[in-house]
Amino acid sequence: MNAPANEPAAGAPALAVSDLSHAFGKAKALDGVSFSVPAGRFAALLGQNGAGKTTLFSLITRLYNNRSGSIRVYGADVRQQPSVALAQMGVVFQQRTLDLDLSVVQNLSYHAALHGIAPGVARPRIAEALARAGLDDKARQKIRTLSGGQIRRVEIARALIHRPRLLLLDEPTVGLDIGSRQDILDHARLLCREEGIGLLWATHLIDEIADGDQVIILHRGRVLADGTVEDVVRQSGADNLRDAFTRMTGPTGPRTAGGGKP
Ligand SMILES: Nc1ncnc2c1ncn2[C@@H]1O[C@H](COP(=O)(O)OP(=O)(O)OP(=O)(O)O)[C@@H](O)[C@H]1O
Repeated sequence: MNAPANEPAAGAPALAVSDLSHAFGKAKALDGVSFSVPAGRFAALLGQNGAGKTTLFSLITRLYNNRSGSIRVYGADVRQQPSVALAQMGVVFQQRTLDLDLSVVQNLSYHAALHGIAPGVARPRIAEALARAGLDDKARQKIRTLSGGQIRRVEIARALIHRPRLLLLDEPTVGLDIGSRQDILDHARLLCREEGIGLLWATHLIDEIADGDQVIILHRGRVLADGTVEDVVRQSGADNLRDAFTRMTGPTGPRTAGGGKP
């Protein structure tokens, strides 16, 4: 059922993807993908390189137009109600997109202005977002003076300025050391727990997924499993998620944080 023109539907999942396919020429990148992420849930989209994770993100965020299936954000279809759906969505893309020569605050203010948020409203929101990200003391620093982990935290803070209730992160820990990766993961899980945000975390690193998380295994454009880690492991008959993933996808994956094979 569609939501009224300007409001997301109450009680609908944060994200509902149904029978979504996408091809580049004759090559199918996504093939009948369906899953949903409830509000307040940390959901990991686990897949090897080329599984289709970025293509899926591009469709959800409308960089690409979905020609088949449907994508709903709190009930709002991204094709039929794009402004309602996009207003609920914050995104951290795989490629960094901050202006390196602007300060942290300038980057966040620019994003707020793009979303039509008045400066008087944006200022306290930015201060709050930076405090939550542990970056208040970096507010006036140029982005290029920050560490990789701090830059990622600024990107997450930026993605939250317009108060979205669905957060999408495409391999956000690429290039970060173990401590920074864990900080970002902890921060993301806190946002789900305390703010009720539904979160989709794309990764090829199995050790970023914890017991209790929802995991969606994407392989060659298809969803091979979707459920809690415990359910997916049990259904596969394996001992742990790493083995379950290998059974489903073959001996080439998954990767560990150090880039090695299991
Ligand atoms: N613009 C494009 N043109 C043609 N083929 C593409 C394009 N983008 C992606 N593909 C192909 O679609 C498939 C899925 O790619 P995608 O980038 O979505 O995977 P991914 O899971 O995000 O991988 P990675 O972890 O390497 O980013 C791959 O076979 C890829 O080569």
